[in-house]
Amino acid sequence: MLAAVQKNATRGDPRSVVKAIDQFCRQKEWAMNVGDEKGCILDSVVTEVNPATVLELGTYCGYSTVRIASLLPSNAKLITLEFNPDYAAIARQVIAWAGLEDKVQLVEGASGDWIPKMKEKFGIETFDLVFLDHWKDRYLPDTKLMEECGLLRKGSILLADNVICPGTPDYLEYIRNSPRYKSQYFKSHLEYTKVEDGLEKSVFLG
Ligand SMILES: Cc1ncnc2c1ncn2[C@@H]1O[C@H](/C=C/CNC(=O)c2cc(-c3ccc(F)cc3)cc(O)c2O)[C@@H](O)[C@H]1O
Ligand SMILES: [Mg+2]
Repeated sequence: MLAAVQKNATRGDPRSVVKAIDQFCRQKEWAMNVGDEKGCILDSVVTEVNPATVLELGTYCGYSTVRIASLLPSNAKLITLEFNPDYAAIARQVIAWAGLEDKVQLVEGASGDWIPKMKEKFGIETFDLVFLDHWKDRYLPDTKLMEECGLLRKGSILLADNVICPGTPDYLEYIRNSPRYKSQYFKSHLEYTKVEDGLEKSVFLG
C-alpha cells in the first residue's frame, strides 16, 4: 500500500494519497481503511464540525488520518493513537507523503493508556471530534473513559466506523439509549464491498 502511495500519489497532495490507497485496495488487496464511500460521510462530518481538536482511535495505515487532516483549519490538531508499531511506521510515511505532519500527532500506544494523559501530555482540554475505528470491543470502554476524563464537552461529536460490520453492539446499545447522547446512523457499505455497514454520529449533550 505504501509503495502504491509513493508510486501513484503526488507528494503534498492528500487527495492523491487517498485516491492511490482506494485504487490499491479495489484493484490489488482489500484493507480495512474506512474507504471512499464511508470516507465521503467522514469528510462531510469533519467539514460540518470544523474541529480545532480531533482524536482518532486506531490509525492503522493513516488513510482516515489523511482524509481528516486534509480538511482541518490551519491551527487545528489531530491526535491519532496506534499501538502496533508496524502500522504506526507505515502511517507516519503515508501522513508525511501527504504533507500533513504539522497537523497530525501520531502517538504509539494503547488508547486506554493515553486517553487519561491527553490533558497533561498534549494540553488538550476537550475534543471537538473523535473518530473511533480501532478494535470494536474498545469503542464502549474508551467512550466511557473519555467521559470520565472530561475530554468531551457539550457538542463534542463521536463518529464510529463499522457499527454494522464487523459491528459494535455494546457501543451502539449504550450510545443510542444514553440520555447524554443524540445519535444518527449513516447507512453505507463496508469499504470496497457491497456489504452493509455504516457510521454512527453521536453528539455529547453534556
Ligand atoms: C486499544 C487500541 N489502542 C490503539 N490502537 C489500537 C487499539 N486497538 C486497535 N488498535 C489499532 O487500530 C487498528 C484496528 C482496527 C480494527 N478494525 C477492524 O477490525 C475493522 C475490520 C473490518 C472488517 C470487516 C469485515 C471483514 F470481513 C473483515 C474486517 C473493517 C473495518 O473498517 C475495521 O475497522 C489497528 O491498526 C490496531 O493496531
Ligand atoms: Mg473501520
